Amino acid sequence: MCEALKNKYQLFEEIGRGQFGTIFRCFHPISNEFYACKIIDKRLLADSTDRECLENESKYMTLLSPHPNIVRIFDVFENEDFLSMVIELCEPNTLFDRIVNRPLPEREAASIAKQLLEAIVHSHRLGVAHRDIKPDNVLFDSRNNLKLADFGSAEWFGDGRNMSGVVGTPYYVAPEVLMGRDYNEKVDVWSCGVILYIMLAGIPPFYGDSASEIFESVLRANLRFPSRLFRSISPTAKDLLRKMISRDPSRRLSAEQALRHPWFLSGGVATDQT
Ligand SMILES: Nc1ncnc2c1ncn2[C@@H]1O[C@H](COP(=O)(O)OP(=O)(O)OP(=O)(O)O)[C@@H](O)[C@H]1O
Repeated sequence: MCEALKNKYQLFEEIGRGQFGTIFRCFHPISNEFYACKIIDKRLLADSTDRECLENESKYMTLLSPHPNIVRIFDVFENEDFLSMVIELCEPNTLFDRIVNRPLPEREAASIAKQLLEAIVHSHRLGVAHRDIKPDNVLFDSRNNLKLADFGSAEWFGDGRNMSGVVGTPYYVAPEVLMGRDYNEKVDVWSCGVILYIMLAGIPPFYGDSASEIFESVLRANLRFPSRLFRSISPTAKDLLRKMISRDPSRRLSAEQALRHPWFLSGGVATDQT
C-alpha cells in the first residue's frame, strides 16, 4: 500500500471485496470525514483488459464527479504494486440486496429509477456510457441517496463515436451489444429498464438457466407483462418499460426522455388506473 495514503488517511475494517480490490473504511482527520478506500493489487491484473478496466474506473469517476447520484472520487494514490482510490462511503447493501425476490411499490421503484436515470443523464451529457449498469453496481449512502458505481467498463462516445465490444452482464445487457454491432449510449437505458422491470415484477424480463439461454432471450427481446406479476402495476409504468426496453435503439427513449415520462412526473403514483 502507498505510504502517502497511510500518511493522509487512517484505514479501518474491510467493508467489501471485488475481483481485484478490497474496500476499507477510512478516516481523514483533517476533514473529520469517513470515506471508502478501494485498494487494488495491480499484480492480480491478468491482461490489458483488466488494466484498462482499472484505468477507466478512476478516469471516468474523476470526469463525472461531483454528481449527487454518482460515487464521488476524492483521492488516488499509486505505486508500482497498488492503486488506491479514496471514494465516497456508501452503505454495505447494494440495490441487488434490496430487490432480490422482493418487488418494490411503484413509488419506491420510481424514486430509485429516477435517481439512476439522473446519474445516466449526467454521464451521457459528458459523453460517457457506463455499459455495465446492474443492481450490484448501484449503492446508497447513509441518507438513502442512490450512488452509481463501477465505471470500469465505461467508454467515451463523445463526438458521435459509436462503441463496440461485448461488455455487460447477462440479464442486463442490451441486444445490440450481443449482436456484435456498433452501438450507442442507449445500452444504458435498456439496462436501467431491465432494473426497473425487476423492481416492479420481482423477476427479470429475460432469463434462462445458463448465460447462453439468457442471451438468447435478450436477443428475442420479447417483453411480456405476466398478469400474475403485473396485475397491480399501472399502465403508465408498463408504457415506460416498453419504451426503455425497446429492441430497436432508435425507438428506445434516451435517458433524458425517460426522465420526462409521465410515470416519473407523477412520482410513480398510478394516475391512470381508472
Ligand atoms: N464506496 C463504497 N462504500 C461502501 N462499500 C462499498 C463501496 N464500494 C464498494 N463497496 C462494497 O464492496 C463490494 C465490492 O466492490 P467492488 O467495486 O470492488 O467490486 P465489484 O464491483 O462488486 O466487483 P468487481 O469490480 O471486482 O467485479 C461491493 O459489493 C460493496 O458491498
